[in-house]
Amino acid sequence: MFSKKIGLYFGTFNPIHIGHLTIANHIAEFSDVDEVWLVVTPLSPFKKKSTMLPSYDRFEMALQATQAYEKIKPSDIEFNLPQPNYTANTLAYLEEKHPNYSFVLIMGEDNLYSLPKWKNSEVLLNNYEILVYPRITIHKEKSPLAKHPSVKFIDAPIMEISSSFIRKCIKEGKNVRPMLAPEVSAYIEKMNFYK
Ligand SMILES: Nc1ncnc2c1ncn2[C@@H]1O[C@H](COP(=O)(O)OP(=O)(O)OP(=O)(O)O)[C@@H](O)[C@H]1O
Ligand SMILES: O=C(O)c1ccc[n+]([C@@H]2O[C@H](COP(=O)([O-])O)[C@@H](O)[C@H]2O)c1
Repeated sequence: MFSKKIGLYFGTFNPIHIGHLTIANHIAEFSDVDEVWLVVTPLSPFKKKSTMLPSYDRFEMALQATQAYEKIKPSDIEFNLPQPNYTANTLAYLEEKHPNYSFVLIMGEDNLYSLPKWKNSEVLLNNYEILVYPRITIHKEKSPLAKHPSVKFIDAPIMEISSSFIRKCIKEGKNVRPMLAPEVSAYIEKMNFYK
């Protein structure tokens, strides 16, 4: 019997924004998970390193953004694992470290299309519940994985903002405060990030 059910929300969070927070909070409040862990990925297999802030700066922003959210916890579990960070490896590590917890994956509908290209995607699909929230995608058809027994759609709000858009705006000197938690916005200004 597991003592807690943890929803794992993986991302680079460069920086964490209100789209991420809205999803994490929605799942923490409306699904059967006890906690949502925001797993800050040092290096995602499909992402470029060039515009990436150091992992600990991204983690610090995630910590500040979630201070007032009891059920949402940033995790630095991937910091000492080999890069790029494959989710299957991290899950194996987490299960060993927390044998009393059960883990489910949280991902946007966009990621469901790319999931077959992830490392050991069959293992992920066969062993973990996958909570999928809606996103606007370029695809006309539903993902073939939408009907997979491990996939469960969650009816969460759609907020189409991205960290890359926020970084671009900051570089151009635009006001990005409405898209960020106030603590994150203040921290980015103080640290002069993304200029
Ligand atoms: N506005 C959003 N609403 C819901 N989910 C989002 C949103 N933006 C990103 N995500 C999802 O959150 C997870 C973490 O995202 P990530 O940190 O890579 O953010 P991003 O905003 O997409 O970043 P970037 O623009 O740098 O690629 C990913 O699964 C991504 O699909
Ligand atoms: O394990 C994989 O092969 C794999 C491939 C692509 C992405 N991921 C995970 O999914 C997270 C979100 O991916 P992305 O590309 O939408 O930022 C990323 O931070 C990784 O933890 C994992």
